[in-house]
Amino acid sequence: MPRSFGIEVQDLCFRWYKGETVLDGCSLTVPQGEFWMLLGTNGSGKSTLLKLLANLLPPQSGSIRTSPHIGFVFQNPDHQLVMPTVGADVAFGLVAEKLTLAQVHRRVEEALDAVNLRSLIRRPIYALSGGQKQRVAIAGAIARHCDVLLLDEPTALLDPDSQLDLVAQVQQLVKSRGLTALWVTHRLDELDYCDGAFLLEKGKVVDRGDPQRLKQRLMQVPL
Ligand SMILES: Nc1ncnc2c1ncn2[C@@H]1O[C@H](COP(=O)(O)OP(=O)(O)OP(=O)(O)O)[C@@H](O)[C@H]1O
Repeated sequence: MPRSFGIEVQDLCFRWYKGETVLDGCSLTVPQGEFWMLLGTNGSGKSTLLKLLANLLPPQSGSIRTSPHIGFVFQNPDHQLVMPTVGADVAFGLVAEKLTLAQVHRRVEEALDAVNLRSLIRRPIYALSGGQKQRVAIAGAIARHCDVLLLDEPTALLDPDSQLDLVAQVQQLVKSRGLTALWVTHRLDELDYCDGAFLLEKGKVVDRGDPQRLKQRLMQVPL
């Protein structure tokens, strides 16, 4: 399957109906096959930008060029896992594709292999850890053959060990499967795993590039 999409955003503007301007000429590019992070103060527009990228909100102006096959991972996995077991949840995302049962099984097993959860295929969702739930959400996107992953503070509810396991796993998936990923975070140690980072302030990208340089900048002047 061709994987030719990164993320290109040009001069994006968005404001809530009768509300404040959230994105104000926001531009950024995530090259195809790379893992970038998005940082910024509370309310700077990070989640809103992800929702625009996922086509969940329409911009007032500006342009977005990315894959139509986007996987979205929320901060709280309990807001997106809807079926009783791991396998059923990953399969649920394939309903619209009208696949045969055998094709669904293959896709689910392959996606769970990718996140090292195949052995838990029959496990009830309630019996998973927070990090395992996030990996089920990512497996859902892999099963649907998404080529772009948007992750909105996916480690916010995880303990430090699971946090670093998850970010390392996404880094490995991006590289091994040629995915493109944009990950929102407030945690500077996660910057060790990405190819590049953006800093958003008042709806504009005010810095971008080398994650270690941004890490140093933000250690001196925390968000
Ligand atoms: N549904 C909504 N209706 C109106 N305003 C909203 C809505 N959702 C968010 N906002 C406002 O849009 C602005 C940007 O919010 P957004 O959630 O994108 O920020 P953020 O950078 O992701 O913040 P955080 O780091 O706290 O998650 C905030 O002022 C917020 O109050």
